[in-house]
Amino acid sequence: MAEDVIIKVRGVTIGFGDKTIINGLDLDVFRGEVLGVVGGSGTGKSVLTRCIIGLIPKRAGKIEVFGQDIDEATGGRHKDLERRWGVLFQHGALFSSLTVKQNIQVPLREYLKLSEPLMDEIARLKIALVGLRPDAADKYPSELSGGMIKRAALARALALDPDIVFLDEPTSGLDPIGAGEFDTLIRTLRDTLGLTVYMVTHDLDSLARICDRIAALADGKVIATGTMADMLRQQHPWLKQYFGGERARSAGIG
Ligand SMILES: Nc1ncnc2c1ncn2[C@@H]1O[C@H](COP(=O)(O)OP(=O)(O)OP(=O)(O)O)[C@@H](O)[C@H]1O
Repeated sequence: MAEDVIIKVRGVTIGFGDKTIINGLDLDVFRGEVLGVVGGSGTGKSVLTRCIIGLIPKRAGKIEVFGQDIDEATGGRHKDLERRWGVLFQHGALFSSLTVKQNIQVPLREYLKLSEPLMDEIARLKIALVGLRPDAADKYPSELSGGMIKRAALARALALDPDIVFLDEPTSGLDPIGAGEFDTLIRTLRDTLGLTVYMVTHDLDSLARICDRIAALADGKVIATGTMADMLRQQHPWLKQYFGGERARSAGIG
């Protein structure tokens, strides 16, 4: 059966000043998959993610999300697209002056007009969905552990019931147990909500544990896509080093 492509990136080039970071990159994201995006530090994983969600411009190429060319989706149509994705930025990035409940309600206030009791009910549901205790609702980010911050940020990313979530290094800064629990949560949400997950990660355990497919970035392009087994067969030096190194062996890969 043909895969349903919900993000289609073709020939995309992104740069800053005289530096080209992404250079003619192609990538497909399939509905319902957990896609792991890997690459060395500074290869442009975050830049590409931000470009897909319209936060930074591209110099060339085309990006379609849910069949819509993002350059043609201006104004209200872009807002409609934005409602269909949730984003968990690196380091969680909650608003420190807002409680967890208020953080989750930020996208609700931005995109919908709902009564306060309904917004409270949605926040309560999202808090439960990500495995936080109900009393987390009124806590500020400074009162939360790293793992709780990630969960709260995920709850905010899920506020609008998105089709796809973009996660930028969701397990960075978590201890191995916390990272494992977060991976399980992501997988469970994918299975129960039918989410598509686009996850930038350096975490080999996460890649092995929950990703259906991996896309590897190097030299401004996607140099390989496929399963972990496909990655292990690749001959590109970075891939050989990354997936065949000591850390990979200790993660039980290779
Ligand atoms: N707004 C910007 N202006 C200028 N250069 C930028 C900007 N944003 C990112 N860059 C540069 O683009 C390159 C890619 O950055 P990016 O954050 O996407 O890397 P990454 O692959 O996500 O790295 P890491 O794995 O370390 O998070 C880096 O050299 C970075 O300095």
